[in-house]
Amino acid sequence: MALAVGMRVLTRALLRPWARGLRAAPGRTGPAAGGGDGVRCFRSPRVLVEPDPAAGVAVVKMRNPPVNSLSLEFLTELLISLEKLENDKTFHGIIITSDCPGIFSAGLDLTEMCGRDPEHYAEYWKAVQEMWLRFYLSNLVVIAAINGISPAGGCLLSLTCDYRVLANNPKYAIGLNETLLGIVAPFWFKDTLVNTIGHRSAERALQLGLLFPPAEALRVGVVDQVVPEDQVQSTARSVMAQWLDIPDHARQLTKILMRKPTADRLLTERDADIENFVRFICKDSIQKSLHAYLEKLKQKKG
Ligand SMILES: CCCCCC/C=C/CC(=O)SCCNC(=O)CCNC(=O)[C@H](O)C(C)(C)COP(=O)(O)OP(=O)(O)OC[C@H]1O[C@@H](n2cnc3c(N)ncnc32)[C@H](O)[C@@H]1OP(=O)(O)O
Repeated sequence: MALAVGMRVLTRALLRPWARGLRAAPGRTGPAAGGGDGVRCFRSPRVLVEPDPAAGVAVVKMRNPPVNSLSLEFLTELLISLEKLENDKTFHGIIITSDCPGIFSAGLDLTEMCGRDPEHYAEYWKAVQEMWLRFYLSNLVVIAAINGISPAGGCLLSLTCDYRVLANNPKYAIGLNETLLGIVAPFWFKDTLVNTIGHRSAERALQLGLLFPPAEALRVGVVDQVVPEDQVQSTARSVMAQWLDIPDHARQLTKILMRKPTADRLLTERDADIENFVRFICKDSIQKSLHAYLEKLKQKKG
């Protein structure tokens, strides 16, 4: 009993600075919308939350058609949903998945990084940082049920989770493929991948912009499990049950111990990282190649 109380005090003491750090951070998505019953059933235009209070789990479905690109509005809605669930004691875990057939997420929204002004780029990048920080450090168990292709920022979102289940479909692939677009994954993208698959595999994957099909993704460790498409959600559920069997305080503290050094680096270099992004994205050459890439995506149809 005394040990359990002691652990709770220690957990709170260790977790609080994190909460403070993030809450004080610029670009936060607004106040928590209260806890309790009111929060159990909610949706926003682009995020559908299906709560299972009895299991302590909520399924968060991304619904930003056609490709779940991570626009500023979509990121904001995702963050608000996460925060509501974190603030409701009913929930201990979330499963993040897609409501767009065949696509988990196409990654960062290219239209947010193309043809806008520097203030917009700074605001957008702050939201991307915030997404990474909040998901990477969430006190909830976060499992990705990856039911579609997941390049670049889509892969990053998956990598912030505690466990990844990928559908075994030859059309799907996952990876940080930024170099193929002529852009460079920032250090915190890189660190997240290194923490997941190790330095050598990450170096190769990042330099070559590799998008791994399911079997390869499993072999290299980008995902933890590959299962038939119709078993992705049920597998995520049963993995969640195993994770929720672990005492919450011990699991949360361990997560922070593992992830704190990586998150710390961005927290201390956040403004410089934004400046760096804005400088990079404003370059004529980068704008031209992003524009050309977007055009190519559009022409693919015609
Ligand atoms: C220090 C500087 C650091 C800079 C770091 C910047 C980091 C960036 C990370 C990123 O995430 S960049 C984005 C990377 N994403 C991609 O390369 C994916 C691009 N999309 C695709 O490959 C395909 O769309 C798809 C996901 C495989 C789906 O193919 P599908 O055939 O089903 O759909 P499309 O016809 O291609 O697309 C439909 C529609 O959606 C638009 N679109 C697709 N992806 C994006 C995107 N990431 N952002 C914005 N819009 C996107 C596409 O243009 C089509 O639009 P339309 O108007 O309907 O023609």
